[in-house]
Amino acid sequence: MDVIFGRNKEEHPDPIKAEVKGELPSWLQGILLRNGPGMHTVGETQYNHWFDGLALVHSFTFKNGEVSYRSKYLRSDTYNCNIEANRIVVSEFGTMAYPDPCKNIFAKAFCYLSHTIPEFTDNCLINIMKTGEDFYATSETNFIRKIDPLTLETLEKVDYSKYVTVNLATSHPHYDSAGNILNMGTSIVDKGKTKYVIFKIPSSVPEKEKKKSCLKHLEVVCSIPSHSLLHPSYYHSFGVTENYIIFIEQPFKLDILKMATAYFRGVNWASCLSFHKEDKTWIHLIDKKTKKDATTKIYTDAMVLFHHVNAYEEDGHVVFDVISYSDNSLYQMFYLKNLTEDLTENTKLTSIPACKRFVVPLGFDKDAEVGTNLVKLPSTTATAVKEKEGSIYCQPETLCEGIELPRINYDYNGKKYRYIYATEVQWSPVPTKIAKLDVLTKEKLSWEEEHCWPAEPVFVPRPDSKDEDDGLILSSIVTSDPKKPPFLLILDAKTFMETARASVNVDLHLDLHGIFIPEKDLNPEHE
Ligand SMILES: CC1=C(/C=C/C(C)=C/C=C/C(C)=C/C=O)C(C)(C)CCC1
Ligand SMILES: [Fe+2]
Repeated sequence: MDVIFGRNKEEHPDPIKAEVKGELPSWLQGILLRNGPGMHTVGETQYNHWFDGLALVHSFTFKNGEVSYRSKYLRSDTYNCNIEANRIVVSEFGTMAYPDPCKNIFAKAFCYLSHTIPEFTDNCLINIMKTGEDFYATSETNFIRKIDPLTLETLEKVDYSKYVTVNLATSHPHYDSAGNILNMGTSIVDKGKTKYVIFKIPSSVPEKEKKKSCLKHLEVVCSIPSHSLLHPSYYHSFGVTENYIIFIEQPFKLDILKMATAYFRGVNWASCLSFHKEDKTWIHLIDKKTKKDATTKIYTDAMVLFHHVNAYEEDGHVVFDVISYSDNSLYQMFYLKNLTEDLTENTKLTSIPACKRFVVPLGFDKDAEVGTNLVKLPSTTATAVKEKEGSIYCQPETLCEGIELPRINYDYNGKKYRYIYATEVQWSPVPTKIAKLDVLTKEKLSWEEEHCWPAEPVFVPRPDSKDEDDGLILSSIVTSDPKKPPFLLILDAKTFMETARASVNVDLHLDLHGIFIPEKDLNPEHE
């Protein structure tokens, strides 16, 4: 198992032609660009957690029925400092490291309480974000790194905090149909306040500023005060509908005082995060027009969630689907010491990922009696009960268990939708199947093959498609049998039958997230 999770992967910056079996449709032209950890050992030092690994960006390029593969380590300051020192000198989520005394890029890592927040890593290993014609590797700190989507070369380091006061930001932004970005981040103890800030990055810049980055035109939409100054919630994504932004303030929280002293105490960032199972999970519904949060207090039981699947409005309700857990065992499971020998023994999740549907009424009869279920949608068993002080207590409907890394046809983002594509996981971190869930009928189609570990499935719509599931699913498959080369799997999203596969003889890494860039979106200047 060590081989798959913790072993350093080689980069392949020059394109490698894949061997294609099956027929690739001629309209599939573009790049599947993905990100994830590829190196967990530097010199004699090792990261503790799988989420700490140095970002290895990789791509599958589809051109005229052929597929080629490339990969390249993100040349972040973190990567460069580590490689130069031949040891880990920059702290990551699960590993506290001590800077090389000769180098001072990260020397600020021991700021004092007055500026509580340390200089974070720019090892952007989680996702890829598109702003206008630019592409960035992203993580959850204030840094993102521009990359060239064709050569995978690392370009400038961008500090979100130069444009908006945030110390952290999600790596799951939303895009509207024009490509404008909506994202959110946390501003910690700034001017005596801790808040969640929602911001917009336009998809284009005024003509006269053509060479400038869209980030320069970032605008704050609104902010939501944190329930607690020193314990803001951790969040990995958020939801949007046509008129609302959904932010879940979960009782999985950062402890700012612990973070401020972590460096001196020699403990990692992960130890500054804790799940308060006795607390509530607050549901914030922000009206995009008024930029105000709902006046009613809306909550559900304690839970931990990373991924929102989708959300929409229906007959005066906001419906949102998430993958949630009943504790934070997911983060625990990804410690490399647990991912080595007996994987199934060490990595039993104490809570299984469950796809849950929440429904919140938008307007309701103010005279409704306490105890009334305010959800009037016949299609769901989710409830929202009016309570004594006028607050609303929500209980979800479970749509399905054992799925993670959800994706949808993005044309349906924020709209009523029917299909979720995801990896299937049971009680261990190893995904063994790709699933398609019909949220209407709860029927599930799946793809699996012996020794195959699929990555997050990405949906690519067929041009001019009418049906939501008319398109292809792309998923890179790592194999646990050394005799079987890894491949990119292409499934017909409707039937879940294999359309083609493109095998590459490389040591493919397990990754996290990515995007498909249709050829028309690739800047011709890059070509
Ligand atoms: C370095 C660092 C962080 C990194 C978090 C990471 C890297 C999270 C990855 C999460 C994933 C991949 C979840 C998948 O579902 C924090 C905690 C934001 C804050 C402190 C500094
Ligand atoms: Fe994620």
